[in-house]
Amino acid sequence: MAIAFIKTNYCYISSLILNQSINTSSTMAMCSSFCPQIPNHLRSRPISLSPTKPLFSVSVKAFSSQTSNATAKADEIPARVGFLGLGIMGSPMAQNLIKAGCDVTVWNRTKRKCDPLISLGAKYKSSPEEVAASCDVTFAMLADPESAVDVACGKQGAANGMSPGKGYVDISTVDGVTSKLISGHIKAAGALFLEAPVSGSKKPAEDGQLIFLTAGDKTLFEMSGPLLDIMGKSKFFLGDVGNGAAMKLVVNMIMGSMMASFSEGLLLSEKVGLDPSVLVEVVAQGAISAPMFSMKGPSMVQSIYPTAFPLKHQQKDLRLALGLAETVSQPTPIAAAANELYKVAKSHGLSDQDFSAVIEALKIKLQPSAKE
Ligand SMILES: NC(=O)C1=CN([C@@H]2O[C@H](COP(=O)(O)OP(=O)(O)OC[C@H]3O[C@@H](n4cnc5c(N)ncnc54)[C@H](OP(=O)(O)O)[C@@H]3O)[C@@H](O)[C@H]2O)C=CC1
Ligand SMILES: O=CC(=O)O
Repeated sequence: MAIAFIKTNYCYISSLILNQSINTSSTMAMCSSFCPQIPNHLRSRPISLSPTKPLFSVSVKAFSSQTSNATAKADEIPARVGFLGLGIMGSPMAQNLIKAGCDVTVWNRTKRKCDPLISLGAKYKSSPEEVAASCDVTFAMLADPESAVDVACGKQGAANGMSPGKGYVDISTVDGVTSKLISGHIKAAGALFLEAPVSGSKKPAEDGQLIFLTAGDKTLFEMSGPLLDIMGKSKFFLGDVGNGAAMKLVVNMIMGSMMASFSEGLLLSEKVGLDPSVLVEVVAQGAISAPMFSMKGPSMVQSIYPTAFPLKHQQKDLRLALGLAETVSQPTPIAAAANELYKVAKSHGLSDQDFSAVIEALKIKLQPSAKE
């Protein structure tokens, strides 16, 4: 039996949900009659229940475990949601918002990537500025610092469409300096800013299981909480802008080094006559087991790298993490070595492969020197 508590500005409902096959429409009807603040689009649209994501878990997580003394504003679910950047991550994240009944407006540099979302019910605007102007909260999921700045602060950028009462949530993985720059532009327009990079790749994005590493305006964290809960399984509020970016870069610095080290192990095992598939199994059962090794190991053994996290982004994150370490004189020799390996992989045309393709950089025969 699951118990869902739904809170809006003026009312709480506790609804006993006896099993996963709850009658969605009757529960929504009950909520609608007690809770006039539930936006119309959330009342009227059918919302599918998944075994891992009960319908009201959003409200439970957002309002009971994470919210303390939030302002009244924080209890409102933003009615109109913008989404900028529909790549590997942005597309499934926006899709989950649409499927949950949100009123979503999308934009992407390459317009055709908007089409599948438009057919699911999303609206389309032809610039980040127009999306921001027509939405309460706008999310951005862009490749790197340059594109994140361009989309937020450039000509027809989102900042031009911002005004008091609106919020901008940047989910892209960037460095703290970039995040602060974007924050400055958004706040100059009187709007709120939250950085919210995510840990978790393509599959967690599809499954709504991302981990949000947020920092910035607490009010926007509270306001956007129900939306973050649709797209993710947990969210951390880490304080001032820059802390979310830093946390993400530290996590991905560790991840990039782990993958490089795993690659060396796979190749060494093979060279000494062991079966690398058995190594994957052994690793999975011991103290160094990691979902990443179990998921990617079998395909790495077959030299197949279906892209979930592009190698070019992993190298970007290592580069930014090394820059962060530099600011505090923290030695990071392992990450520095890993970064070099990803650079080699990039120079051999592997940028758009999954980052597990870094193993290929270790297979490249070095040019014999003139003496040999
Ligand atoms: N993939 C993953 O597993 C994860 C990725 N991340 C991070 O999330 C972000 C997005 O990653 P992901 O979705 O994988 O990346 P993709 O490369 O698939 O998508 C990048 C997005 O950025 C857009 N973009 C790139 N350059 C520009 C530009 N100059 N102007 C406007 N838009 C631009 C692309 O538009 P277009 O379609 O036109 O190219 C696309 O929408 C990155 O910062 C990445 O590090 C974080 C966690 C996991
Ligand atoms: O940034 C990548 C991830 O898997 O997290």
